[in-house]
Amino acid sequence: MSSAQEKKNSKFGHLPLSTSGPQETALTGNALLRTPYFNKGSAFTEEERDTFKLHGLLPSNVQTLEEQVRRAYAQYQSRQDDLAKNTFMTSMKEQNEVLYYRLILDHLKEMFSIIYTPTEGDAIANYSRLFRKPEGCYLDIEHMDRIEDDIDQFGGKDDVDLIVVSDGEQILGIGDQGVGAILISVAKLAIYTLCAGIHPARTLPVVLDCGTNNEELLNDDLYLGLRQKRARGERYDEFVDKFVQACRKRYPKAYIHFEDFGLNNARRILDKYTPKMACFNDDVQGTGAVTLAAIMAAFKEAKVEWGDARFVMFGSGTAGTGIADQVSDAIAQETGKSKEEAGQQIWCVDKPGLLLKSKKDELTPAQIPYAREDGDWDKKDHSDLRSVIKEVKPHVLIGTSTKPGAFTKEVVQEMAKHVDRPIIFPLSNPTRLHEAKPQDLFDWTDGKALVATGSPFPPVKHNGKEYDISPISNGTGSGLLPDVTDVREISVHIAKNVIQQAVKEDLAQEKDIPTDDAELEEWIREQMWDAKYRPLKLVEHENANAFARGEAGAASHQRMGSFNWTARL
Ligand SMILES: NC(=O)c1ccc[n+]([C@@H]2O[C@H](COP(=O)([O-])OP(=O)(O)OC[C@H]3O[C@@H](n4cnc5c(N)ncnc54)[C@H](O)[C@@H]3O)[C@@H](O)[C@H]2O)c1
Ligand SMILES: O=C(O)C[C@H](O)C(=O)O
Ligand SMILES: [Mn+2]
Repeated sequence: MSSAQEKKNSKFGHLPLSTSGPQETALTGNALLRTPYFNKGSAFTEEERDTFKLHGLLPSNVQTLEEQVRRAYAQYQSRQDDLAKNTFMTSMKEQNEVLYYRLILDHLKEMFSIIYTPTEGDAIANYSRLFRKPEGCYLDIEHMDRIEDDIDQFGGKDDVDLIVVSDGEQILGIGDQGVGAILISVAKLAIYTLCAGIHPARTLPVVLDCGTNNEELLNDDLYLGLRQKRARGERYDEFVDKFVQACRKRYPKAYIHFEDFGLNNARRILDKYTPKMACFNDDVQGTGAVTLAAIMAAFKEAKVEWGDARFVMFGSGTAGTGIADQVSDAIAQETGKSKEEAGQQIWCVDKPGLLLKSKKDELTPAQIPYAREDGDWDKKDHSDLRSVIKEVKPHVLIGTSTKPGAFTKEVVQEMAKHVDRPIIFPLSNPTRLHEAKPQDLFDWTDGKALVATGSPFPPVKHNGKEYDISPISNGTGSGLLPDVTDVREISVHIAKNVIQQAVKEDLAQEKDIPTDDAELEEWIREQMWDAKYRPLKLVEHENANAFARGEAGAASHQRMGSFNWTARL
């Protein structure tokens, strides 16, 4: 969209990410139908069928988006199992992006677990078997020197706002999935579009294929990634750095989201790049932020004060220490304690039991601040979770261990002996790896537990009543967290607060940001991409014919014809 177009369509004048107004394309006929960002299928109007030479390529009846959603939903429902539904949705996305997002937005609660955890985990584990069409950017460590060229196909320097990248080493709780990790980047970006209105054609999913240590994949003839052991050390760091520098050069405004890196790399990479650029690790920071929000909600219900609260983290890896850091920040902020003092309210447990200072050499840098003095535990058993719970008497127990069933009846009832409302969050994904099932937590505590989970669970029943369980993952929620159906308005609210804080700290890069609350909200809403058809405008281009035949340089890529791409033509 040209900036003149943006101006005309926005009451606020120039908006950098305006999503309103006609979309320009040079594509016609089959090339247009095969471009998911523009394709409207049976919803192309008569005028568009004239302009874009679509007569003869479509049945004559013109349908509405609502009618298309009805048909697509019936097709979706007819799929036998969750993985088949996930595959159906993937092919829907390859055909018609607006319809894909509209269908999900209209059935958000039902479809979240299909397009995301837990079913997306199965799709990733079966990536090389289910593969039909590539999506996103595949970079491999054997070809580091062409990274810049490889990522150059996705638009001009102002065309990409958000990059999600994974090296596939710790996908959800299912470990090393090699090149299949591209699907976690794709799924996270779909969540950004659904929940926050991030423009789908301004995002870039990436996998960094560094090999895999997953023997099953290495022995699978159909495996699509590099068939070699994972690279480590300097070579790995060089690969990540080349990728980051290439992104900075080609898409200087893009924000990089790191996802599902392994324990020894996730925090290290985040710490390395945070001072230099806009980046984020979801497992460290996203998990920390959403878990903290659920803890705040639970504290209100349980009437726990920050100054007295005690926390046990079970599984102190990337997510566990990420949560611990945000919790200690919150304690420090609420009580005026130093961060070190605040950390004393958190007990971290991992495979060998409670983290102790004497084992410093075996701890990760992120675990060290939480290691306890050995002397304090000389006479107390700290080798298993139940013993630690007995001594610490925590208000909050969080599981990010990937150890299913670790929160046993004994552990939970020990906790319930010491606090009125045990706050228990089994967060390990996918569902089968959860440390406990919500229904058990209710049954074992006579309905007193306050529960949030990593993947969605059905409501639990207690004394004839039903209680929703909050899934703690990006943007989803009910029970302790707001309902997922309200997620876009919540995003507006969060964006408003972030913008206002940026303005206060003199960090805002945009000028003319509305100062009035309601105007600012409207300004944000206007920039959120919504799943609706926009008018299409044919633009002339000398390469249009070659483009339509798939001969133009970038046309080999599936993102061809997105509004970014045509803007480059
Ligand atoms: N719900 C969410 O929002 C969310 C977000 C991020 C991660 N997670 C889940 O958390 C889990 C961990 O992810 P991660 O990225 O932190 O992985 P990670 O590998 O970085 O950390 C896992 C930690 O658990 C420890 N652990 C393994 N087995 C254990 C056992 N038997 N007892 C105690 N500790 C044990 C490991 O030593 C490691 O320190 C995954 O299942 C992931 O899906 C959930
Ligand atoms: O945050 C989530 O929704 C999932 C998480 O990133 C995970 O790795 O399990
Ligand atoms: Mn993750």
